[in-house]
Amino acid sequence: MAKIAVLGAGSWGTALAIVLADNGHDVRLWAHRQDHAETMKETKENEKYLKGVQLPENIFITHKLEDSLEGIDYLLLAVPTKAVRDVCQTMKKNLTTKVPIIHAAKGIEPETFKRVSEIIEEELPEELYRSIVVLSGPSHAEEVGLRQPTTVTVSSRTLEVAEEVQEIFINKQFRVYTSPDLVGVELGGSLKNIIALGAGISDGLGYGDNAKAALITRGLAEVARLGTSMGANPLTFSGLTGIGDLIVTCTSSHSRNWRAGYKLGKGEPLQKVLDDMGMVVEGVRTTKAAYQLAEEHGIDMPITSGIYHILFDNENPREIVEQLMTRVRRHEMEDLVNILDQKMKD
Ligand SMILES: NC(=O)C1=CN([C@@H]2O[C@H](COP(=O)(O)OP(=O)(O)OC[C@H]3O[C@@H](n4cnc5c(N)ncnc54)[C@H](OP(=O)(O)O)[C@@H]3O)[C@@H](O)[C@H]2O)C=CC1
Ligand SMILES: O=C(CO)COP(=O)(O)O
Repeated sequence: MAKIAVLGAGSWGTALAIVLADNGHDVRLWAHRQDHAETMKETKENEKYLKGVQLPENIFITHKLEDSLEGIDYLLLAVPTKAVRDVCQTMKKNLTTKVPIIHAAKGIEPETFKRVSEIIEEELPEELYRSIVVLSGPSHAEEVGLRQPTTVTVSSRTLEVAEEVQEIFINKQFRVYTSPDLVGVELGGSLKNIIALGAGISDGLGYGDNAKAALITRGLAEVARLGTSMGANPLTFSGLTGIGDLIVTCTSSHSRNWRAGYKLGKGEPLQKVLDDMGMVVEGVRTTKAAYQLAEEHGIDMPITSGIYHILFDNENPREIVEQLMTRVRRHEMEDLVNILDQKMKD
């Protein structure tokens, strides 16, 4: 059995710590706030982030980073994207063994457009870790905590390490696949949050299932367009970390991105929505990153662009929907038509 540090005691860090503990591993869950760690120890529950789920005995809870990292075989980073740089900086001096770093964050940094594995690479010297692995897929912490059937994908530049990570997580409720497409797996999980905000807005406005299906389908098209231009394999977007995660996030009230969108659709201002949530809504920062990336590279992302204007320019969501519906008419498979046209010319 392995000794595994889980850094970040929010909903996802806690749910994944439970999966690892169920598999018999020695789990060290690190919360950066002492009071949070103490309360979890006392109540044997993470009341703030994963209410109603008892923490197994073999999860050691600490607020001391050095205690969580001592003698570990694997490190799981489960903090929001915004905190990844900070946590890497802090843990640098406490990493004594060279272990795989698994990350489970779903975001892109707005200022640099970096994916989380790139941020880790930038912050940690290569000699401090063995390989970086991303874990992503349709997986709400609330359901994972209740041991409900869930599937995810892990990806790393080294297949062997991805398979090791598959092995430590997999159990009969938590099925883990591997993928060689690190870029696609990271981007699918990050960009779907933008579309989930849109699905929530649409529901908040009172629109129905037709609009939701349109958002998911056309959303996937633009997510794949941007992702492919950033080096992802287009096929990855038809898998768990693409359409799979898009479906679960756009259709579930567990999703913080969907819930934030819903409130925006009901007319609440962004800052109030974020303050009331008390948990991370990754899609807001990722919308900024994707919008800027699309502008820079001339990639057509009308839904992302509309959501950007609702979030940051206070534009009226109903008017944005009208603009989307009255765009210039086009082929559904425009990219495919362009490829076929090109082939005919060749
Ligand atoms: N929840 C889910 O179902 C899933 C989430 N994810 C992804 O996992 C990542 C983490 O999300 P999630 O756990 O849901 O977020 P939550 O909002 O539930 O929790 C975030 C946790 O990170 C802690 N944190 C914030 N800043 C820092 C910091 N600088 N140093 C250390 N800890 C910090 C918070 O502590 P405190 O509040 O005490 O400051 C809190 O415990 C996100 O990228 C999310 O997209 C992926 C799949 C599923
Ligand atoms: O990524 C998730 C499920 O796969 C969680 O989504 P939210 O961050 O919107 O809650």
